Amino acid sequence: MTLDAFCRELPKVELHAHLNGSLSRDTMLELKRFHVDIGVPDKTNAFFDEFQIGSGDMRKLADCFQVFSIAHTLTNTPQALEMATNLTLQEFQDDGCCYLELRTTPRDTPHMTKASYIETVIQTIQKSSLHLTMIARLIVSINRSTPDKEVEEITDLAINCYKNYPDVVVGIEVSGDPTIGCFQSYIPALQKARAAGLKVSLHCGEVCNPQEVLDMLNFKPDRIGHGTCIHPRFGGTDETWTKLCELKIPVEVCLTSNVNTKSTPDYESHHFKYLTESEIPVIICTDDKGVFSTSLSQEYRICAETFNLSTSKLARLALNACQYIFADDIRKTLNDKLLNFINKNSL
Ligand SMILES: CNc1ncnc2c1ncn2[C@@H]1O[C@H](COP(=O)(O)O)[C@@H](O)[C@H]1O
Ligand SMILES: [Zn+2]
Repeated sequence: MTLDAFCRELPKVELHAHLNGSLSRDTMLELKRFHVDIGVPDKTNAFFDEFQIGSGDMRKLADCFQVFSIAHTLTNTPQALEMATNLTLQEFQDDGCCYLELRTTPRDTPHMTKASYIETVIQTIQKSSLHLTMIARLIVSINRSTPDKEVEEITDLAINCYKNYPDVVVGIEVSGDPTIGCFQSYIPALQKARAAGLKVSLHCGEVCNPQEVLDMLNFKPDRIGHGTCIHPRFGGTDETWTKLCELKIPVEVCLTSNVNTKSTPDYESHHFKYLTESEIPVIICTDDKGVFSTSLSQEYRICAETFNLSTSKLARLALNACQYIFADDIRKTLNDKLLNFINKNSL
């Protein structure tokens, strides 16, 4: 079996995927057709080339945040959002994903409130269990450019949804342009969410900001995203790195995202190797598979090729990821699934 085929066949766990960044070319075309059908003016000509920054002309992280508005124009009605969620779930399953924690930022549109936005995604995930074998859960995102008052509103919404749909909503996370906002201001909201039972993930160290990295690590999130600028070689300090090594907070590693946004110079020098050498748990994830034209199986393959990992090691990465999922009730099922695969293939 080729490495490519192995990576697709391996049952994988995706823990860091933003809904609107995950829309594939096919999904966007489908949504575009749907928008024309329902008479929404099509302002997204050439939308796709703009959206996908994966190949050729790579841009910086700062440019990346502008492209999400393209996806947002295509998911601004409940019907389109449902379609986008359904198609994206199906794509993750088709790529061999057996468990997905999808994340998205509730937003008001001319056709939806934040509450109806999040209800739509939740109900679509709930219904997906009828036709998908992949298990999906939801993490509610807070965007760093959200005003303080709305941060409170989104947190309360997340807590409410967690109470009403404990079978779907599992966590809360902070993402968005890391140069905007200040982590300290989100702490009261995150503490409230954590006290209510939600797990917390933070985009941490996507840009160089050692004080914020320390504040985030001291909050002891259940997982962090990226963790790029924590090692001194990438703009962290001895203190930030020592702290992460002490706490061993699992890191959602997004190789292609980091390389394409130039947060990391190239795959070879990615901090994946520093994390694994220091026995910090890593989970291979996609971040925005649409924007970066990637897939979870492709991220596993790139990881294997770059760091010379055997198929047995790859399978163990997928197995370890089960330990860090937010849905405690699913862990054993997933673990057994991965162990079965490992035994069946004598890995
Ligand atoms: C590339 N690295 C990244 N760093 C930080 N935040 C990111 C991100 N990629 C995506 N997002 C966050 O996800 C939103 C889009 O999905 P949703 O509308 O929530 O489904 C973006 O607006 C941004 O807030
Ligand atoms: Zn992200």
